Amino acid sequence: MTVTKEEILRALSGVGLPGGGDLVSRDLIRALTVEGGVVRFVIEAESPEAARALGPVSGAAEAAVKRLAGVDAVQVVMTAHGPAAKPAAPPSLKIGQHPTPQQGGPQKVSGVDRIIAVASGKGGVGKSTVSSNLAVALARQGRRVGLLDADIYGPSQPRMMGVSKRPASPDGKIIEPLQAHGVTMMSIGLMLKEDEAVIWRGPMIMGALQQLLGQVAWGKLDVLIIDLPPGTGDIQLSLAQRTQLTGALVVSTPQDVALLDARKALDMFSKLKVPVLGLIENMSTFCCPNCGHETQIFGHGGVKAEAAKLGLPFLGELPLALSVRQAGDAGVPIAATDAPEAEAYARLAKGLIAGGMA
Ligand SMILES: Nc1ncnc2c1ncn2[C@@H]1O[C@H](COP(=O)(O)OP(=O)(O)OP(=O)(O)O)[C@@H](O)[C@H]1O
Repeated sequence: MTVTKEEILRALSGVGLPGGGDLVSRDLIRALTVEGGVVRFVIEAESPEAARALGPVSGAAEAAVKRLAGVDAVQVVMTAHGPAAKPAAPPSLKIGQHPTPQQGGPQKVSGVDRIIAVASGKGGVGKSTVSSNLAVALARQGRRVGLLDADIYGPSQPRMMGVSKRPASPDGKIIEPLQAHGVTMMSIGLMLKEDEAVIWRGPMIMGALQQLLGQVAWGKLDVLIIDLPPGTGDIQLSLAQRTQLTGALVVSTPQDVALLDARKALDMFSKLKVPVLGLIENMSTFCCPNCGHETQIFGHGGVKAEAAKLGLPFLGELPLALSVRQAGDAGVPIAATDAPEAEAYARLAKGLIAGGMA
């Protein structure tokens, strides 16, 4: 049996790095070759100092690959200078086109068992933070997870998941997704020049979404999480009409104004006949990193009460924590770490798996 490059990369993505991330999510593997049972690759550090700091990682990488069936020998070279990163072939595929007509009602995405849309009535309530952390938490619990950043006007998943590489499309038809923290991911932000989408009109946006669902090689997934733009616009409408969704998660802060907006999102899903899997309260309680004192900055419990009123499941409270914001900005979602704040996301993931939703 010959080992595949995908199996090797999967094993290498389990090798953590000092400072967070892993060999694959931080894009350090170069020149990976397999000849019979012999695997060779280069770990390319950013500088000679970084290469020294990665010394123990080289041994761990070798051991991780050696454990794979079909591997007889592993040769790892650590370099700080090269070979230079081969830029991914720029996709000749043009993203953003008029959607093609579709026969019948909402359709499945090939190979994907469930699709969960993460929505919010207004911006800034933490929808992207919840999407990335939930995706990583589900992957840590053994699910095959995809994350599609469909927030066309403010794609934040590349930053939150720590990826910046432009995905390749060698044949101009299929887009190869990226891997980060055990999650297969794709963001509209990785395919566009800055500000390109801002001028798009409805049909272009719908075409782009259709391409991201249908032309990305998602592979076999237990669940695909879609990070939607805030509000109730073209993307939400197009997604619900064209794609079979398992359901939507609606994120809100406990504040009245956010809840009012959340109600608009809930109304929209009800009209579109998309089941709402539940409501999530983000920025629920602030825990001071210095003294541990808990403060309810935006109030507390409002989303749970609203869910009860509407007869919808309440899926949990996520704390407002400096570490959550810092982790998101650093490209290593808090759910990928062993910090106490990861717990709430692990619980959310566990609940969705137990309910057959992920
Ligand atoms: N629980 C939290 N604790 C601390 N900071 C948070 C939390 N949730 C979100 N944030 C921070 O708040 C900001 C907005 O979050 P995020 O981008 O996830 O919101 P959004 O609803 O997706 O916004 P957008 O309208 O841009 O789509 C980010 O800087 C994020 O790091």
